[in-house]
Amino acid sequence: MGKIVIEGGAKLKGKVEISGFKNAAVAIIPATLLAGDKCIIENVPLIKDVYILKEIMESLGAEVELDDKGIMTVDTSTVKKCSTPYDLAKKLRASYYLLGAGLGKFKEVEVSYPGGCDIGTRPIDQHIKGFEALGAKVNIEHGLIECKAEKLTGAKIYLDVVSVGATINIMLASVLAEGTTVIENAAKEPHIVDVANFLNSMGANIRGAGTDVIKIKGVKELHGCTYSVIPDQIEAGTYMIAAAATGGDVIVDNVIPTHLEPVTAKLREIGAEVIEYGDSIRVTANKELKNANIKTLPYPGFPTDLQQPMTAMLCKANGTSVITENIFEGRFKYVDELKRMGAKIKVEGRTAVVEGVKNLSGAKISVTDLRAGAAFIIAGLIAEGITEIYNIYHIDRGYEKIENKLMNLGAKIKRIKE
Ligand SMILES: CC(=O)N[C@H]1[C@@H](OP(=O)(O)OP(=O)(O)OC[C@H]2O[C@@H](n3ccc(=O)[nH]c3=O)[C@H](O)[C@@H]2O)O[C@H](CO)[C@@H](O)[C@@H]1O
Ligand SMILES: C=C(OP(=O)(O)O)C(=O)O
Repeated sequence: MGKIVIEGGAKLKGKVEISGFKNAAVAIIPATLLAGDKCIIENVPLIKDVYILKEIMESLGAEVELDDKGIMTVDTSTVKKCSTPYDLAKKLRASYYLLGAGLGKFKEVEVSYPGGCDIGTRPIDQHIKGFEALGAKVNIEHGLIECKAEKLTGAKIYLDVVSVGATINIMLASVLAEGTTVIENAAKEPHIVDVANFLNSMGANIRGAGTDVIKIKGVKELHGCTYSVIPDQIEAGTYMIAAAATGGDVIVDNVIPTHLEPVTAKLREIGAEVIEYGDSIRVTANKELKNANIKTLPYPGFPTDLQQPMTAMLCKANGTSVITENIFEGRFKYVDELKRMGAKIKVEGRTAVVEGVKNLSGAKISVTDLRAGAAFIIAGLIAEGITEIYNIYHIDRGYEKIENKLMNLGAKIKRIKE
């Protein structure tokens, strides 16, 4: 699997191109099942989660091609049923989108319990509540989730918690249902809007995505389309934080600045300069960074996925920061590894108190989940000496060519294959 080795101290400078959004692409790829036709998806990130989904789609009988520019062609006209094996489904959380897409298309679906980052419990009760409201029977046995329906009928579904996964899964299950489905207390994340736009490009009738009430008028059938995935706001945020943390000057290119407003606001608060252009953002930091308090919240709040990179940066800021994780109770597991580098962090329940230190020192550390990996890379970039990062498959799940992009910005980073 190899390791990533970083010699800390370089200030990042230059321009970095952001890839397509992982968390949108991993829903859009399963959504192609609904078309039963050929879809061309552009700006697909070249990451492990996408490669696994390609394998899953092929195992279902789809014809899938992915080129090195991120153009994926998926022909699902050859798929007759949706049954996903354990060994593939367990590799990523997003395999649960096959439930919504498979149920919507075939009225019958079977998917092994999904995997994904170990950041606390990741229940799917709201997804199931939605499927049942549409008329499906859901059976969970021996780690297998099975959903079946004679017929799917539109319904009004109020989500008890704001869930990105449940909002998307209910959209997928209801686009071909009879009548209108209304999702209330829906999540508003940019990936919800992207998936809705993709489904509408296939002929669906979804209105209100991006607000907390989404209306889906069922249509008889969908068709293939060409669609381009939005830029990855979390990858962009990671490079923005890395730029500020290293005292650098970086243009983060191919982004939608409004998606990054919570990050931009925090970076300005801690003393970085952030300038927004049409589709790029420049982050400059040339003075000592200040402490900040962060509370993760559903969009447009501060994203949970950037809590870990932000915490890594605040380890060296001047003063004490308080980080509150409101989405995933287990998203502080990585903190112990940061402590090995000299970070002063105290975790109590959902809160981490980070006391800024003068320096972090390079160490051997092991990645616990995807964004912890990004946090460790940032810690390695600002630490004195050499940091060796192990268990890097987590990073490859969600960041395209991360060491190349950082190297181009002047980081002393390399991947050593073992
Ligand atoms: C709101 C939020 O920030 N969602 C993030 C979450 O999406 P993801 O889709 O993984 O998680 P959800 O948005 O579904 O979960 C949000 C919250 O709702 C709870 N929950 C969820 C579903 C359910 O059926 N029952 C239930 O109780 C979860 O435990 C969590 O506390 O992780 C993704 C990957 O890190 C991020 O891209 C999303 O932005
Ligand atoms: C936790 C994440 O990924 P996943 O939900 O796919 O595990 C993430 O994108 O930060």
